[in-house]
Amino acid sequence: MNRWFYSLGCLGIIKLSNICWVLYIEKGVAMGKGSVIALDAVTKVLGKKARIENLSFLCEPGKVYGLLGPNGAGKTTLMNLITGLYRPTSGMVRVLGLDPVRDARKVRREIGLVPQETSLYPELSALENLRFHAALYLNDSRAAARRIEEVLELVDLSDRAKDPVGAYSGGMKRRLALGRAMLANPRILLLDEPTLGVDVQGTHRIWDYVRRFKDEGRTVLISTNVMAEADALADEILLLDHGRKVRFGTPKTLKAEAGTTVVRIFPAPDSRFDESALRERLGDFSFDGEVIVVEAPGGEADLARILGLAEGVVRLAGVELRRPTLDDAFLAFTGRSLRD
Ligand SMILES: Nc1ncnc2c1ncn2[C@@H]1O[C@H](COP(=O)(O)OP(=O)(O)OP(=O)(O)O)[C@@H](O)[C@H]1O
Repeated sequence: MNRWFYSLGCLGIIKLSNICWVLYIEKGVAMGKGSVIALDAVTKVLGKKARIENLSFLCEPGKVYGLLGPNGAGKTTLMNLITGLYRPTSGMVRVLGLDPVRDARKVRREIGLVPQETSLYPELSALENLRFHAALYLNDSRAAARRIEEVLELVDLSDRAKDPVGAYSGGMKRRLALGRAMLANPRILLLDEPTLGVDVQGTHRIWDYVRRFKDEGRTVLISTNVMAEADALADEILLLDHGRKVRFGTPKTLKAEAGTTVVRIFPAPDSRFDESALRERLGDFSFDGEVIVVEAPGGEADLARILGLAEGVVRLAGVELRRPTLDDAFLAFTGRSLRD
């Protein structure tokens, strides 16, 4: 009798573990479905600390995602989880429905990575750098030669292709690294601070490429601590701080959540004005002795009305329409500035 109960118990445990396994696999498949990158409750511990903590988010095709956070927020760690360089301590990562650690080869073929350190060979030319890289990834040498030409054109380096990379500017090196990432025509691009140390002109050039890649239906993840970059490029922004998701949303929503647009009125320095008369006209405003701040949710549309009402009561020295920025959003959500 005892044996009979024992067998039944074992069968029960086997059955239960099968059900759990099926559920686990189904969850994995469901997570990957329709999304290019999927993270579910991912934690990564490095040096005894969670550098990414309980992070979930999805990336769709044809969109740019900004990973925005201060130094040490966990942006590079997150990229390493996506490329399969790191195995999550817990949780699940899927790239095109695949596990980037188990299916590393397949996943890496679909990812073009531009790391913070461009790791180009300075004594080799752009052409040689690309040939070296192509030899590792592209089997057909004729197709590789054609692709190298296309890529050099894509990043506007055809005319400097034979110059040693050591003589390139920072912007040119970044463009070459971007071209190298594009060699295998990947569906996903991971750019780790792609404009760090690049001048304004070079930065705008790189932004143009990113927009083009997105229009081609690729998914682009850009890590940055430059809010203007995230604002200019990202469809969705993941605000990260201490490895945790602070917010995930469009730049517009994040800014709207952070506060409203205001008109800042600067009274002439030697002038005085009647605050209660102004309050009667404008309604609520704040004044710190230097600047009058009035909410203007309508933006420009409110500006003329507010100025019209203030005139006659205040002698104006200047006026400014100020919209909330991503920096304001970060400050509002974390209590500190991105630049701290
Ligand atoms: N291998 C490691 N062992 C221990 N700690 C690590 C390791 N790699 C990174 N860290 C720590 O994890 C945190 C997140 O680092 P990560 O490089 O992901 O940040 P980041 O947002 O990319 O910052 P940055 O912009 O400076 O590159 C940092 O505090 C870093 O010191």
